[in-house]
Amino acid sequence: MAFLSTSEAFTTRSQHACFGGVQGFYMHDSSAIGLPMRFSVYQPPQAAHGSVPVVFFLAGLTCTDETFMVKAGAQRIAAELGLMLVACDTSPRDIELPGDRDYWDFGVGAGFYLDATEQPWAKHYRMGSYVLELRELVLKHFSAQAEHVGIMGHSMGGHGALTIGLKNPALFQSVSAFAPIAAPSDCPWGEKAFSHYLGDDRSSWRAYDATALVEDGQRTTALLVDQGLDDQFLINQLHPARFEAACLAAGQPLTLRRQSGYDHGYYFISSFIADHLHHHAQLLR
Ligand SMILES: N[C@@H](CCC(=O)N[C@@H](CS)C(=O)NCC(=O)O)C(=O)O
Repeated sequence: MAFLSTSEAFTTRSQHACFGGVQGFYMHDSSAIGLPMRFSVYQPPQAAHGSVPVVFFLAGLTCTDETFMVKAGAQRIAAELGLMLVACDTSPRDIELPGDRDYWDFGVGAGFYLDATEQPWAKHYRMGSYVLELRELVLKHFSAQAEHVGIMGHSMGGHGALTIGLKNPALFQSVSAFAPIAAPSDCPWGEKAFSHYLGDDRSSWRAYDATALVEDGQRTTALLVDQGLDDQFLINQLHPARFEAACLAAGQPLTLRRQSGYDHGYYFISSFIADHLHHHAQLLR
């Protein structure tokens, strides 16, 4: 492997040759979180010869920095397109807070890509700032192009990708999502997370709600969203039609594809990951 990554900024957990590139798993001390955090990077073969565009993936509830790299089948296409892929964890893990392991949809594995303001979460549950910190780290220590950065995600991570993308169009030039929690202020997952992390004042939730952000004037590049129609969470949790209506009313370009027969899991993601990576490669070119 010609371009193993080592740096004082992070420690290497493991690196593996993969489609001519390198799949790596790393750990670093995060200043945003105040704890060690794990992340993973796929470097395509082209990164051995110069810097390449990079796409961040934010995973969903119960996932880790490894889930996407193991299950989505993204590396073969990323190697063809010359895209670097980065995945972060879904919450802090190196601390125990009261109640942080009582539910699979709140606390550990469920950081919701926001900066908590309520106790006991406010000190470490700062995944919104963390994504931007990891972006900086990757741009500094890997062969990635600062002006060609995309963001995508699944479910809770789709919510993260849409909200972070909408709020930071200068930092992320391409955005897409699989089955995003598209109106979290109005679904059980979002209401549980936001009331605990952000408090009861719903006006503070709008900064972390993709539909509300579009209603409030945030804009980004043309969006691609895929949604499986046999998704077990579609009716109660995801609300893509509300996001679609907000984008239509606001003139925010969105391609929302309703995929017949697909559920919420990684077989859905692996079926359409090529389309998403092509979407990013086209916008980042
Ligand atoms: N643990 C939950 C499911 C959680 C879940 O579906 N998580 C999604 C993200 S929201 C996921 O991608 N899980 C990991 C996987 O499918 O490998 C359950 O038992 O119903």
